[in-house]
Amino acid sequence: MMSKAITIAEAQRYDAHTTNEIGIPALVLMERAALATFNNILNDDFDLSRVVVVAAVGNNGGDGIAVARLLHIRGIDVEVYLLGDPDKATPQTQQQLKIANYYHIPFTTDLNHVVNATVIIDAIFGVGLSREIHGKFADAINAINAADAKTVAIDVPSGINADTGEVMGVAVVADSTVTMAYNKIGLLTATGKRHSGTVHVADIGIYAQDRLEHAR
Ligand SMILES: NC(=O)C1=CN([C@@H]2O[C@H](COP(=O)(O)OP(=O)(O)OC[C@H]3O[C@@H](n4cnc5c(N)ncnc54)[C@H](O)[C@@H]3O)[C@@H](O)[C@H]2O)[C@@H](O)CC1
Ligand SMILES: [K+]
Repeated sequence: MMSKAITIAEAQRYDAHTTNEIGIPALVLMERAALATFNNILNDDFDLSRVVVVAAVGNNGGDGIAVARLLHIRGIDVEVYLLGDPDKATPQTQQQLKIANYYHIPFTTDLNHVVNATVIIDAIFGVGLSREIHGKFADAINAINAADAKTVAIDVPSGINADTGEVMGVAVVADSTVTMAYNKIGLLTATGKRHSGTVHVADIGIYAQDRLEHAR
């Protein structure tokens, strides 16, 4: 299997090419990212009795809120712990919030629910992390790390700089990470590896070159 790791700039460039030049809508990519994460969670040997998705309002959060919806529809007990101002959410994440509202997916503001979860989905920051983490974002990451739960990070363990592997103040220590399209170079450093756990690279339809391969 080809293994390639990319930078944040490359991830952003390939994403933009796929949506702007090729024309695959961002919400389609988000749904594929969510389905890949959902399938990973179902296929792993997890206790799904209390799942909490910790999401911020960027597209990483949107991926997580979509995962919450897929789990909820499947009858799994899932709550969302939302960080940040929903009015500042990306258009895709606003749409995910609207869909979650339609399904009456429970939202919690109680960090104890994070600490007492059996599975935590980390959807706080992906490749958009741009500064040191403080305040309620840091509190949530500390709660995730204090929990006994299995933790699955979406794209990048939140707090890890996907280019350097550096901890931006505080970072999620995940059991596994479902990273989109390609691995990220920061996840290959010693610190990056320690925080990402087992890395699964998910094909969500984003490629460095337009991929045309015959099915085998
Ligand atoms: N763009 C695309 O085509 C796709 C993106 N996807 C997901 O989207 C992610 C990237 O989304 P975004 O670019 O929206 O970025 P993120 O969701 O990673 O984070 C950006 C948000 O976090 C805030 N932020 C950054 N550092 C912060 C800090 N230290 N404290 C508080 N807030 C902070 C930013 O202001 C912004 O609101 C990927 O990692 C992936 O999970 C997937 O949905 C697949 C497709
Ligand atoms: K994340």
